[in-house]
Amino acid sequence: MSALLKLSGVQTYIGRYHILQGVDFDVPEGQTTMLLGRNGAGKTTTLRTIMGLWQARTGSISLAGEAIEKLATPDIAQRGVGYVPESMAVFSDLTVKENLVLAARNGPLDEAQLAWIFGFFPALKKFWLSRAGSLSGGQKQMLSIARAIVEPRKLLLIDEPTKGLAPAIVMSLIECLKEIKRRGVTILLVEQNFHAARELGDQVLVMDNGTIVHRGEMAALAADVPLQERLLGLSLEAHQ
Ligand SMILES: Nc1ncnc2c1ncn2[C@@H]1O[C@H](COP(=O)(O)OP(=O)(O)OP(=O)(O)O)[C@@H](O)[C@H]1O
Repeated sequence: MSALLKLSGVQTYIGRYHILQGVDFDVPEGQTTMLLGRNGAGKTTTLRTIMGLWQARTGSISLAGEAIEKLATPDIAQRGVGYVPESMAVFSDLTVKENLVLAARNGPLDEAQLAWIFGFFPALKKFWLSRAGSLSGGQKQMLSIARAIVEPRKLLLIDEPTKGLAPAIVMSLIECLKEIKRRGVTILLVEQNFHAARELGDQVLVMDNGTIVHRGEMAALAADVPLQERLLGLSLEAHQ
């Protein structure tokens, strides 16, 4: 399967801190790749570097074979990359509708875009004219993802979408993300919830200390408890 996204030797500094210390990986087209790792491993910095929010000092990043490491965020978005940051990207004082309209580059949403969004997130239809600030945490997360896919996307980068959500909401979010993948969107997903990672991931990358220390099939890592313990410090409770 061909790589939609490819990082080679990516090094990122934040101020004087050397955070990404040579990151190499491929994200295969049409699959969901999980980016796992302990706190502070460099997962968010990796997504932000792909989006051009931090500039890689060395190394290359390519999307469908085209170098993007020197592009600014809007240019990367224009090439079909959506980004859902860890702090949900919604405007609390605006309605659900206004949040989505603002996210659409080409003016008002047409019927096809509305059908596409409601197909994933039917709850948003019910709250269409409600202020985003009045939504629950799970509904806000869905709106945040909906904003990222309101335009057609090849690749979606999502940072810890299940963080702080109740188990039932996590389940429905997992179903939404599976549906997004079924519709042909490639996903790179940072996740701390191993259950969600196991449900969603085709491939897995594990980071530690600013580099990739493991890459492989998610199913293989899910079946190897000692490896999870070693790479992620997961205890048996994570599997219950
Ligand atoms: N703005 C910043 N200024 C200085 N250091 C930063 C900044 N942002 C991140 N870092 C540092 O970079 C390292 C990697 O952080 P990053 O947020 O990428 O890790 P992470 O794997 O996403 O962690 P978590 O799972 O806790 O979100 C950490 O040591 C962090 O303290």
